Amino acid sequence: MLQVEDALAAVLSAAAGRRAAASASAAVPLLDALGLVLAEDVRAPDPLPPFRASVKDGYAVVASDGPGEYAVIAEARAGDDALGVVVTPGTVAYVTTGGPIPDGADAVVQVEDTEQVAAPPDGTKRVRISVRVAEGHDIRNVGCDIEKDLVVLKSGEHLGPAEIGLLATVGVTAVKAYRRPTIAVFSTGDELVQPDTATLSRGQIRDSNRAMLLAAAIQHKCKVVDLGIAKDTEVSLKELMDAALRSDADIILTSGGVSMGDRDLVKPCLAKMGKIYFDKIQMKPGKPLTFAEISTDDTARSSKTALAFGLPGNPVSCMVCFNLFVVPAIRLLSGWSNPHLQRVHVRLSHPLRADSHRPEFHRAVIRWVLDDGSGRPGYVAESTGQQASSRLLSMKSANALLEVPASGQTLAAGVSIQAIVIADITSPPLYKQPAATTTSLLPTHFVSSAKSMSTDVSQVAASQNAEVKVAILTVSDTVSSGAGPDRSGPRAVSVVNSSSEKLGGAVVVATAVVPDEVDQIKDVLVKWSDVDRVNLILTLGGTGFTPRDVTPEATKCVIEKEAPGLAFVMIQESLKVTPFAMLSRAASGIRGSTLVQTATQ
Ligand SMILES: Nc1nc2c(c(=O)[nH]1)N[C@H]1C(S)=C(S)[C@@H](COP(=O)(O)OP(=O)(O)OC[C@H]3O[C@@H](n4cnc5c(N)ncnc54)[C@H](O)[C@@H]3O)O[C@H]1N2
Ligand code: MOO
Repeated sequence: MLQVEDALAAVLSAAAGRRAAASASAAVPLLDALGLVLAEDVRAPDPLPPFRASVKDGYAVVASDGPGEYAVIAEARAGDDALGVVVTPGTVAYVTTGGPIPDGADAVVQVEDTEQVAAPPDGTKRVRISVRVAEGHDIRNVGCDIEKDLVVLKSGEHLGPAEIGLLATVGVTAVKAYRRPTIAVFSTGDELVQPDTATLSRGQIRDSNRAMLLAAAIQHKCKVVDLGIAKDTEVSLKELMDAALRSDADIILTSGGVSMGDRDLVKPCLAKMGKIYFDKIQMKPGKPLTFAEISTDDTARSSKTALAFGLPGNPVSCMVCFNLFVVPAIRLLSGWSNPHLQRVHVRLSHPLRADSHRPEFHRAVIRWVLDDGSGRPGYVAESTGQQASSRLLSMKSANALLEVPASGQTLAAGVSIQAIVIADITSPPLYKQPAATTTSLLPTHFVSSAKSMSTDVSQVAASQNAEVKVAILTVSDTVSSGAGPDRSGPRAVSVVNSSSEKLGGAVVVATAVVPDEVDQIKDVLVKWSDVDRVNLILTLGGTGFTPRDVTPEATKCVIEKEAPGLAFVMIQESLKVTPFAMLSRAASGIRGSTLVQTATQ
């Protein structure tokens, strides 16, 4: 009997041979390309920005002029080319964010650093510039975001929303992309009746596999063709196989009729129509999976071939085989360079008995926890219960197949094994709500002076059950000296609170304020990480470019040397960057590996 890896290799090699046929010759309209894989390189025909553009709303100046009062000679707004305007020493031009910098100007001073001057009787506008800026300040030079002729997307890249945005940026409204395969599905079996059959006669069961396989194919964004139910006769099977080939399907899925019964006629049918690569695999469930490549014998039609999977009739075996063999084939035909399913290490939350003969793909729900039993964060797996291959309930909610080698032994709880991911594990169904409500934590946590800089460990302890422990550090000389209020910290807390559920039950367990000093920042970060076992720290402030902006240096040092398991996100003081997006990314980083995120405005 074939091993699973060898069977998968045979499927992938047959699929690779048919891949060229799946790459589209016609270009796909921009939005239809979402989720597809690009089949060509895409270059930028022009630079971005195409002109020198302002980073801020402010005044285009001659940097060497410095502070003083100046005549405003023009207004260059985004979308306005400011053609013909020349800023000479002693004059300035009003500019808006993204607007073109007039000739002659070599820097921008933001409006916050200026003051309107009362208009003189002649009606000319004047402004007082209060700071000196360096040449090039707040100007995006031509091509600084995208150089002309840069390959912005390579053939083989997956097209998500950002990639679609890039295509639009470079003026591409139709792209060559791999098309998704078409999948024809039919069930086989004299015992099968339509799902809408209200009363079952003796020996009848409702056809579940066809609806399940069609749904699975649709979930993988394939076009589907529903061919109904074939009787257990050679004629009926051949008729539907032909119909599948006529439908131009790339993949044909049948279920049932591949085992040892005298009416199991799918294999002989496939053998007559093409080449069978394998018809038995050393695995549980799914042993009788049959895989072939078949062609039409209709001489009136140009030769049409398809990959054919004779999936086992038992619903669980059918679905497990779909995941393990059909999904990688779909991916390969869709242009993916790595079609394999993702694997993660999980710890068993209870003992599990391994089969003596066949490696088993045990259905389970896996979820990320802060302590997987080893004292460290990781995935834990919980079986979906009785694993009979007829019991579709064992597939319900399963997001992973545990790879249990054949040993006949019982694996103890806590043992680490591999799990194949078959559904979304970023928001698994077993997430608990945070144990403590964060609002009650806030007043005692907020401190506004360096002297009282502290974290409230008792509150941390009270929140031990929270899924994601968040701590928020405001880095600011002003706030820590008491010279100004902390506006960012409370905002960050409310963002975490309001997004808690989406962030997997995030709870703010500590806050602190420190001055812009490397050692003080490090001390808090190390304590939060090592003593309080916080998962995510948001640092607010100190990420600019002055010598006092030391937050990146301090956090980098801590992550690399002192708390390598910690996930960080740094957000600038005003929190203007979309804080929720940043938090979600950080939170997903917690569930995977260390994540270092910095954000600039
Ligand atoms: N003598 C042997 N018998 C069996 C062997 C074997 O090695 N020797 N293998 C067993 C294994 S393992 C499996 S898996 C099944 C697979 O059998 P088939 O693929 O031939 O499927 P059927 O016999 O047609 O049906 C099996 C089971 O599943 C039900 N079924 C079938 N189609 C559907 C459908 N569309 N919706 C819902 N349920 C369906 C069917 O009624 C049967 O109960 O063979 C073992 N036997
Ligand atoms: O291999 Mo079967 O698929 O045990 O049910």
